[in-house]
Amino acid sequence: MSSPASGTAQPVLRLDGVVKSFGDVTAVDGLSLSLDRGQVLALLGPNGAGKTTTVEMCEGFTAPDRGTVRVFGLDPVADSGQVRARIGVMLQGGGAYPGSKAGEMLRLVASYSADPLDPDWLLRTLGLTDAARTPYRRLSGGQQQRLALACALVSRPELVFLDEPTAGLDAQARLMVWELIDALRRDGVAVLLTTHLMDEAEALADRLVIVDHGRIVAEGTPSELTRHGADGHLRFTAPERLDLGGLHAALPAGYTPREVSPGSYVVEGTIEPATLVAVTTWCAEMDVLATELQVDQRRLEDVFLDLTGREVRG
Ligand SMILES: Nc1ncnc2c1ncn2[C@@H]1O[C@H](COP(=O)(O)OP(=O)(O)OP(=O)(O)O)[C@@H](O)[C@H]1O
Repeated sequence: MSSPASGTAQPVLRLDGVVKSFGDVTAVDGLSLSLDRGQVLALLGPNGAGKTTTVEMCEGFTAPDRGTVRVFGLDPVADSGQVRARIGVMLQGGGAYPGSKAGEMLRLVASYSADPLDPDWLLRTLGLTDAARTPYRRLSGGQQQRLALACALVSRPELVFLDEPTAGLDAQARLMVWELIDALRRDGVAVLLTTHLMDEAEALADRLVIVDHGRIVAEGTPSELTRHGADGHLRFTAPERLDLGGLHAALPAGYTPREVSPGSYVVEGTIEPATLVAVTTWCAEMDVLATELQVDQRRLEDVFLDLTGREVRG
């Protein structure tokens, strides 16, 4: 794939104070974000958080009530023709003629583009070569999903919207899609990804935006989000009833070592390499062999659930 040139340093996508309501429901409530070339941004949020509404405004399917949406500096509703020629949209099962064959469908979509990718290459890359002659309705769910991705990418878009791109895929197909998204990033394509899979967001995204009730509740790189304000745990096993006073003194302020059950110790706080050194140095000084030393890091899933609650949404 060749690098599409945006020609300017302006963000590929920019939302400023965007509000969208449906009757009494405020689906998007003052959302601002931007996305640059070669960046993958994951939009995360519980059901009903406003992700789809946000993406639909970016794609120009619906206009915001307030605020602005700009794609390549253009209004995606007023300038929809120009915007749509440069974006790729992955539709969930939509837009397909059930009787047409996978390869034909992809070639048809490619024919709308002045400089499409080679459809056969794309079918091969997504493991669909054997399915090229299969009618759409006979494709498996995972094959339909990969074909939707191929259709979104065949016109060499500069900005791609991927809605749960690996939902329902097996492990091999998922990896294939992840590799393709990584290749898009390297080619300078901007990707807005919505997903409910935290490991996918962590693996693929340069930046994460967590939305809830139409508002951003957290944003940053995966490591910023999992580190920020996160209390980690360093656990180890050692002889019972050690006097922890010396360890407490050796650790920076704010770290409290505790014996949580006989012989089972935990140090709470942000666990850094220096924390490990302090613990193992103290153990050496005490002539104590710490075993089963383990650092628990906060996972993105924990951060997400802490921010958006654990109750199931309608
Ligand atoms: N066309 C519509 N008419 C009425 N209400 C709508 C419409 N579209 C969305 N909503 C409401 O707006 C809110 C946000 O919905 P949206 O589909 O954007 O959430 P989401 O984060 O994409 O959810 P999910 O993860 O379930 O796809 C929800 O309360 C939803 O019911």
